[in-house]
Amino acid sequence: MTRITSISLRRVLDSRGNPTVEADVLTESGGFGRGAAPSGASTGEYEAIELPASESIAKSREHAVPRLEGLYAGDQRAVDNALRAADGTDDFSNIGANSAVAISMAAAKAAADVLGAPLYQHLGGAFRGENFPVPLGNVVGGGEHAKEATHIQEFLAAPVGAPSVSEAVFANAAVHAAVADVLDERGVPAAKGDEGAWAPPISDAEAFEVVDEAVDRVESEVGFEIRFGLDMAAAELYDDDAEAYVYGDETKSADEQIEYVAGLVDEYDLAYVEDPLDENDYEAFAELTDRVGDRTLICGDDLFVTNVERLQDGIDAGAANSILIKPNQIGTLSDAFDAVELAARNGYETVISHRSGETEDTTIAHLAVATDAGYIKTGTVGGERTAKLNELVRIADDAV
Ligand SMILES: C=C(OP(=O)(O)O)C(=O)O
Ligand SMILES: [Mg+2]
Repeated sequence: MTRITSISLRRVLDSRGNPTVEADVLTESGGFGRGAAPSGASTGEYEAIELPASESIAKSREHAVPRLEGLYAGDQRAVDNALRAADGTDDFSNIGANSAVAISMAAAKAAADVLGAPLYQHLGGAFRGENFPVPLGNVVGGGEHAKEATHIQEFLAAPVGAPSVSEAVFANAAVHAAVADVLDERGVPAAKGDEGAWAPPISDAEAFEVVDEAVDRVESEVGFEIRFGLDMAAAELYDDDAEAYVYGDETKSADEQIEYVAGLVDEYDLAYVEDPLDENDYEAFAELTDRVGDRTLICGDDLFVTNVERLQDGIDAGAANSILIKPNQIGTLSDAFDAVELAARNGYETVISHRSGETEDTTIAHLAVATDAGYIKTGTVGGERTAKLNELVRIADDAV
């Protein structure tokens, strides 16, 4: 293992055109790693804090970089502990989780470079690389990712029967194209939202019909099972004062929301439902999981924020059966691994995820293979999304 000799930080563009942090890590033997922080729009209340990129960079240069130089790049825990010590808070509000995660990922890549191993193997060990996650592909979206579109944030194709990750990735792209055809046949114009999903000005009810139809068409073309799922991002729909979920002019109580989602799971045979309820309502999550958790994944994103304490609370309450893992929600790869391990020990499925604001960084593709995750959510089309999907295809082809 070689020591870190320098860390450079800079502002680069994310996919929304906002500044984000990119980190380069160099080691004494010439190992090089680069990582870039993504950025959320429908962020959970309990996420680690993202600072403005310039501020995060300035603070990290002052407090974190001097602690990190001289550490072994491959000792990920030491690197991530140093980031935490440099920050001194629980939520990275001092140096910013954006710089922290960029440095954490860059150090891992520098270590992999020194070893001459693919990143997934450095992170996951010699026996990883046989199993691949099912990609959940966002094909219709609204909420915080596209105004004037659906209330539900994401409708996600789930090619659960695909014989290979490559066929799964292409199936999702085909569903995305089929959605465009179905919308066109209905005379609905559609722009794209932040993640490249179609963002049509239609009701949620019509979006279910459109996605169902598109999935059916592609399923019969490819000959393997494709289902679909949702990210309801319900914390964004929940109005604390009204104590209700707000869908335009309509509202639903927590009980009505549970009833609604349980009905959708059965009507559309949903494979996956993320954040169906507010991020503070473990009890309602538990009730829904009790009702439908035997036939679909109930996944906590804003609920758990990749945080082992919140996940442990959820496990104790029976609140879900899967967790979304977003490294920038918690700030380091070590913390993200801890959440994956706690989930796995308790029979929770793991879903490694992008953010709505992304870069060309491909770390999450490697993280999904390294952790043997069942699923990855990283969009369907658009360069910052296909960067990860194509990396999965390359990993499967032994071409990384
Ligand atoms: C990817 C998501 O959106 P964001 O990055 O805006 O939180 C999500 O909610 O799962
Ligand atoms: Mg989500």
